[in-house]
Amino acid sequence: MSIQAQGVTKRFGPFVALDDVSLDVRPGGLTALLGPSGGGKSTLLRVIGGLETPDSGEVRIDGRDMTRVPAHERGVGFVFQHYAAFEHLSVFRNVAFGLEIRKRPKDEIRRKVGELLELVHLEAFADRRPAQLSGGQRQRMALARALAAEPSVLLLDEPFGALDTKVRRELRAWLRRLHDEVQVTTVVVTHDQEEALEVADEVVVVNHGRVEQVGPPDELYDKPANDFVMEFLGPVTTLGGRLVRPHDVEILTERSASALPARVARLQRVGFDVRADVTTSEGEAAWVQLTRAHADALALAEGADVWLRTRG
Ligand SMILES: Nc1ncnc2c1ncn2[C@@H]1O[C@H](COP(=O)(O)OP(=O)(O)OP(=O)(O)O)[C@@H](O)[C@H]1O
Repeated sequence: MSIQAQGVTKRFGPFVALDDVSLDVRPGGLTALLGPSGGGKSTLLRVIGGLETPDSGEVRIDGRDMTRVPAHERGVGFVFQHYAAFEHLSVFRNVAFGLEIRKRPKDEIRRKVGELLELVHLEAFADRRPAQLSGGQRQRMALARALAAEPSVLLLDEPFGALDTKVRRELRAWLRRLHDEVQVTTVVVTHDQEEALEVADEVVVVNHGRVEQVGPPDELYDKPANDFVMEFLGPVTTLGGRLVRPHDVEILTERSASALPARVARLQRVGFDVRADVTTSEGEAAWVQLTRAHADALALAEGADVWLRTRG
């Protein structure tokens, strides 16, 4: 289902958390709200879900005005960073909970919870208590529980925020596959640009209560609307006074009229990449990212004279 926010403003006392925000989320997509801490991502998600009421503006889900509709009547499923599970109930009963209170037939509940546990790869853990799950497994259980109610929209607020990097990576790939399978319109809040670029079809950059840019990951990365988006989405350096991506700077070992003269100040290997800190003849410090093979081919060394130009 589509989601639209139109002219949404939300204040907490004198503080403007959302400032006239408009947003159009396509049905069936996976959209990331990305931005720095305190920028308003969670508030926007909570306004969409009905956990906060905007001071002005409208929220529509599937074309229907939901602005004053309570959260539990919006058909949304939530997953938060810290999932409040029923610790005394099994994983199965946690997932079944929403169906049980709606008094669905036992057979149907058994079948449906079984399917959901399979979907989130927890079928072998049905009888465990939440405390016996890892952090990543708990979040998968939370997703299954949210999906049990067959929401028209899934809202995830830093769902993997409390997990370590490796588990986050795995869950991110898993969420992408899960979404491809169930295709519920999903909005996920994250402050992690890599997570947003990897998982989402569309990224909404939120900062200071405003939307800075909306677009597919590649478009945002390659054509950022402003310096903030450019810096937030990936590595940057300045060259000739302009912000550029360090991997878009070409190092030449021969003089070229179109390139800036510089000297290699420091070479540092970072895994597969080499980071070259350079100082231009104008005294500007910049850095360039290149592959190890490329650095070897150029026989780069600290103190060498080089020439720099941006690609593309
Ligand atoms: N209930 C509240 N009362 C007062 N201020 C609030 C409330 N909720 C949020 N804020 C403020 O609104 C601003 C936006 O918060 P929000 O949680 O939406 O940001 P965020 O982008 O999600 O950041 P984070 O990633 O840190 O959660 C913050 O400055 C926050 O302190």
